[in-house]
Amino acid sequence: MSLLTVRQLVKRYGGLTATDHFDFDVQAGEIHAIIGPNGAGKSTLITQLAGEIRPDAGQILFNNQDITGERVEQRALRGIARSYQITSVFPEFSALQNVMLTVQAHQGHSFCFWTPTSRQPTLIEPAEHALERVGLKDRMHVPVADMAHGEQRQLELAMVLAGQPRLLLLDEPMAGMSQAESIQMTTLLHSLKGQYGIVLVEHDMDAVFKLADRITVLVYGRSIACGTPEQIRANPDVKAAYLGGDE
Ligand SMILES: Nc1ncnc2c1ncn2[C@@H]1O[C@H](COP(=O)(O)OP(=O)(O)OP(=O)(O)O)[C@@H](O)[C@H]1O
Repeated sequence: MSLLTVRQLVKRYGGLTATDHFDFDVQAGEIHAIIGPNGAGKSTLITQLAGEIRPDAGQILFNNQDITGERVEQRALRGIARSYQITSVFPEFSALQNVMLTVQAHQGHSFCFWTPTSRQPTLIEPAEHALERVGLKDRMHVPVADMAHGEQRQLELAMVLAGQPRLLLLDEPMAGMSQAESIQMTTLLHSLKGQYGIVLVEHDMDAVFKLADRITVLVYGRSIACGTPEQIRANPDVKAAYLGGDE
């Protein structure tokens, strides 16, 4: 069943069409990657899916319901979660405290940093669970400022998962990572496969080709191909436009 359906989406910036009659869908449990050269319109697309900017035309459906006009918070309530850069956390607080804040935001509970965490089980349990999912349970009491970049990106994912989403919008989760950190993140995302619909925008082609069930190739805001990693690798239009002749 289609979790997300995008029909003929258009976004213009003056004379530039950043999203050009774009069709796309994500099935439940599927990782659908979007790749394309710099400036192809990947970020513009993710921000429209998250509800941060409005398309000029077209439709976005979630579970067959039209959410095109809905704001970020309304989409979040439906279970659409975008990963944000780690700049939105409190660096002086621990990983656990940061994830607890996210849980609190979703549950609407009050939360005090000075109340012992043992007295806040409704926050601590889901937060610990999310940290465990991303392999950070042993590091949960470490202040975020003292964590490695790769760990901070894992934390970012834990904060997304803590909201119990159904669709994850992951915008360059490997950005700025070392090769070892990228491999670790790939393994982590692989472990989430089948449990969430995932839109993955990523420049790391090794990660994309390992993780994606399907790949859509975007060039000048337009989808030029959509298929399995094997189909995309073999597609002559994709080779010519993007991957290069030797891929
Ligand atoms: N707010 C804006 N105003 C005007 N033009 C914009 C705006 N945002 C994006 N663009 C333009 O839209 C096009 C698509 O940009 P976008 O950032 O979505 O591409 P991208 O594929 O995410 O690029 P990258 O891989 O470099 O992150 C580019 O030509 C960009 O200059």
